[in-house]
Amino acid sequence: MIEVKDIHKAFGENHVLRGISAQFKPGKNNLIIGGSGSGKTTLLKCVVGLHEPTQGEIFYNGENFTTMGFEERVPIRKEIGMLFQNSALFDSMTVEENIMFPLNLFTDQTRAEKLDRANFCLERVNLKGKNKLFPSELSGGMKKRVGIARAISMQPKYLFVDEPNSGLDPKTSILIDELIAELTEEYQTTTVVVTHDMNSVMGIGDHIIFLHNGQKWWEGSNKEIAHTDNNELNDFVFASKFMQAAKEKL
Ligand SMILES: Nc1ncnc2c1ncn2[C@@H]1O[C@H](COP(=O)(O)OP(=O)(O)OP(=O)(O)O)[C@@H](O)[C@H]1O
Repeated sequence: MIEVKDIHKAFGENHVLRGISAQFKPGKNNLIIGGSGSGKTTLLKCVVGLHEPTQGEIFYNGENFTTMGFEERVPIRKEIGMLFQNSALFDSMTVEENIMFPLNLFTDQTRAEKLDRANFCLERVNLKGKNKLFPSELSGGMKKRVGIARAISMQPKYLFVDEPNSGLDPKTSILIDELIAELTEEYQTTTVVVTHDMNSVMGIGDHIIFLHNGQKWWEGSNKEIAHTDNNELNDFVFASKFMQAAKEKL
């Protein structure tokens, strides 16, 4: 489990996060939603250690990540898989080399063992046999799947995903969401997803936190979101006429 306690983050005068506390549990798809600029990515970056919070603490299974030095964090970093917004694949490496990258960095496995693991991960994301392709030869959805294969290569306990649906058509988006949800269930990862996508919210949102003005404005599940009387959340989720009409039928 990950617990964040009273997280603040300021960039100069810009106080982006203003005291956020939340728990992210294993086997759950934990979604962070909110308007543009509400601090979703900043919160995710604080949790994985890419930003240091100005105030507050982050615990991984009860261990205080915030007070750890670089070396102390390494065992936790090894348990983290991350899919970045643009997939962040290395363009000069093949699909297989991209997936083996964390294994090269963090393990002393033989090349054959790493290849075995890369093949397993590729098969898991339905890209069997695509080993030798370069990122430039892949569609956006395939890139995301390679990014997911790389993120799970180290059998992570914690899976962080920033905007998995950006740039994807609705059908591919849903396939990526389903893959994330399946992996979360199968490996009981603590999964944290930053998203704008309402299909994702409704489809896989086991636990959702809604950020507004740098604070946690609402928290609940996809089943509860439809019946919320929180005005800001309602305005955010049911912004379009289509979603308002859908809500009335729920
Ligand atoms: N490295 C940084 N330096 C200075 N300001 C930053 C930095 N990163 C983020 N910010 C500021 O923090 C605020 C929140 O940004 P953040 O990317 O967390 O929002 P978001 O909710 O993820 O937005 P979006 O949905 O548009 O991606 C913005 O005002 C942004 O300018």
